[in-house]
Amino acid sequence: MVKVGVLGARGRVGAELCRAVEAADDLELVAAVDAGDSREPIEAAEVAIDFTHPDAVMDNLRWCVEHGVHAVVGTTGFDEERLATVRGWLGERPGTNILIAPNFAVGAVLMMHFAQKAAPFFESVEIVELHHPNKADAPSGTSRRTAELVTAAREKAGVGLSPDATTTGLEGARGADVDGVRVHAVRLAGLIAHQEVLLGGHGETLTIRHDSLSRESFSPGVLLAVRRVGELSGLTIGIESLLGL
Ligand SMILES: NC(=O)C1=CN([C@@H]2O[C@H](COP(=O)(O)OP(=O)(O)OC[C@H]3O[C@@H](n4cnc5c(N)ncnc54)[C@H](OP(=O)(O)O)[C@@H]3O)[C@@H](O)[C@H]2O)C=CC1
Ligand SMILES: O=C(O)C1=N[C@H](C(=O)O)C[C@H](O)C1
Repeated sequence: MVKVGVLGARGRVGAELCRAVEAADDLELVAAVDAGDSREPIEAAEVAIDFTHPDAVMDNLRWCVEHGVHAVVGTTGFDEERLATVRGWLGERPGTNILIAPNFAVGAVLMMHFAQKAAPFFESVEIVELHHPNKADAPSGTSRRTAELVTAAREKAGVGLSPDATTTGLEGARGADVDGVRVHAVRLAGLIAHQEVLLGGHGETLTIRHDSLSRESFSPGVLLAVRRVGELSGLTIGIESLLGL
């Protein structure tokens, strides 16, 4: 049995993950902690899951590393500077591992993978991400990661930026520039988490779309990471390697 603690346990995703851990035969939920609670119960865990808030996650991770607890992290808000800080902490504590993934839904991971593969074959690429209106960050972590992957694949293949003749327009009309890719964020009641990668070429378009229709979609990827994080080394980004991608 792997002993698991959840940080953000009363949140939308955290509550779902507590149910998933409790339902798994090989996992034991030993701590369920939310804002304002002591982190002490997490000391009993081998692996902590963090689905909290971009403002809270770094403090939680430093605490996990100090206490030798592996962490599986879905919380967004990681840039290169934050990742370097986490690597630094882990370097001082060999044997403790952290896996951070912008999206744990298997379909979303495949969407990013397919977008990366397709991106060099098309002149234009833009991303539309659509989420519930209670989301704190925009654009989403998934869209930022997708833009990074798409740009890296296009640069490697020698493909330039998407054409765009816009010279006048309202601020925001063309979305955010993430690594040279335009990302448009929709916030709409009724939605959960959705993304379209739009690719355009000569007389054709390709749309790669993923929909999380329920927060259950994140559980299999998170549980896979919980089971495997102990055998990884230091910081791992994404679950692609665990899925054999
Ligand atoms: N990687 C992935 O696959 C996914 C990532 N996410 C990301 O996960 C994060 C959480 O999403 P979601 O569940 O919708 O958000 P919620 O706001 O519903 O849940 C977050 C919970 O964490 C609590 N919290 C805040 N600070 C702390 C802290 N220091 N310690 C413990 N708990 C704390 C919040 O309490 P309070 O409300 O009182 O502040 C809240 O209950 C977001 O960054 C989101 O983008 C979401 C879905 C999938
Ligand atoms: O806040 C959410 O809900 C989600 N956050 C992650 C992100 O920002 O990409 C993952 C998923 O899109 C759901």
